[in-house]
Amino acid sequence: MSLSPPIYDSPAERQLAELNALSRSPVRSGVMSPARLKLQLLYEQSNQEPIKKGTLRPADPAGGAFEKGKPRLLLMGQRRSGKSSISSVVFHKLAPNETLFLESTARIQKDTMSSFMDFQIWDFPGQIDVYDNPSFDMDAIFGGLGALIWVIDAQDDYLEAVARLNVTILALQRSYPNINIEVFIHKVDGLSDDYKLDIQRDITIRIQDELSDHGFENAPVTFHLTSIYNHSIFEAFSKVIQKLIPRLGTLESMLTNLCRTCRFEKAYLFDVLSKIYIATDSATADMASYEICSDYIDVIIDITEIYGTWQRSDDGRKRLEGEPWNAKLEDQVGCSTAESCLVLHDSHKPIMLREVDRYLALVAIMTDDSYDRMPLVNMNVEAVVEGLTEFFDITKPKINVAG
Ligand SMILES: Nc1nc2c(ncn2[C@@H]2O[C@H](COP(=O)(O)OP(=O)(O)OP(=O)(O)O)[C@@H](O)[C@H]2O)c(=O)[nH]1
Repeated sequence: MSLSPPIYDSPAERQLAELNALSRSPVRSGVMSPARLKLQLLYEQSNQEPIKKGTLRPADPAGGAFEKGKPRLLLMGQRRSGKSSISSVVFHKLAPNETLFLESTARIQKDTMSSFMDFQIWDFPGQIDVYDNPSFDMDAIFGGLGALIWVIDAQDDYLEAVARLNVTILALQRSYPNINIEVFIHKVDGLSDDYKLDIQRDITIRIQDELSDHGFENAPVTFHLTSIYNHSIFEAFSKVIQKLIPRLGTLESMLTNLCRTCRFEKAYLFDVLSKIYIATDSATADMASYEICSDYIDVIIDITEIYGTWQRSDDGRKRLEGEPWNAKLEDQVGCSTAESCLVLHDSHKPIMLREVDRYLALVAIMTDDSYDRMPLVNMNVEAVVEGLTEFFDITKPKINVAG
């Protein structure tokens, strides 16, 4: 009897099937599954394409962010616009109101973040204008840059900030056209929704008009409304970081597939330390679901800090492994490092958290009948976690090669 090849209705379905194969097939010494091999080959190809000076690889969604090792993010903008506050709140867990006491940055601050991917954040003092100062080595600053984050204080007069940003964007378009420019219209807390949108519209028009006057259409400029006093800054950073992840579509397909099979409402893959989500499923993301999942991570971290080192007594372990379960404890829990489930009583939506590795956690909002299908849910989550682990096994060494 001969086996006919599987027929897929669409390329997306084929990709999902390959992903499932990727997450199911264990890698034996030197033997790779076809899906894993394909992912590996895609990487080899995109890493071998010749790179012209000043241009970035088109096939790489992160541009040339990985050429020199750790992807780099640059924070620029006027003085007191909030750059150091953003980096302290997102990456150093500083309480937002403590940023009131931050001193003005005098020199370029370089921070390295070790996480699911190692990246650097450079905080530029507001008074430095790189295009005013010929002594700056532009290639050292912008060559291989992941993203330029330009912070504009929405509570201040922003015309000068926009003028400086325009000069920078035009210069970058000429020399480094693929650098993502992320404009954070910042400090929008306390502004009415209408006013926020008015400001965003005004700034967008001013920048786009300037760009089209100089013949640049479709420049990679994105706008975000942010504040350190709510989740918007994490949401914006999530979007920035996602653009740096090679093959993000693969991660999104895995999560979309998981949501479909387990009937989850939403699934996020979080970087636990920063609470940035690095991928989510294809359903529309809303701030409320992100907030609740991100707060849940805080709860788990706090509980782990209190009870994390707790060891079970031999007696307790025997009781849990005996009747009626008759199985070793390790086989009963989905993950030896962390697993948890919380039910929100008002909306009857359980939230599930599953650690992927020491940096990443999968957090999903389930539906209220999910408890009836927990074994199936656990099995699917396990398969996706294996797939994610393999994904990062392949991509991480490529990202950090030159470190
Ligand atoms: N209301 C509000 N204030 C903010 C926000 N982010 C930062 N700030 C305040 O803005 C002030 C300046 O913040 P910094 O982070 O020092 O600004 P900076 O851009 O690093 O300034 P330089 O180092 O001089 O370039 C501080 O008092 C912060 O508390 C925000 O989202 N909302």
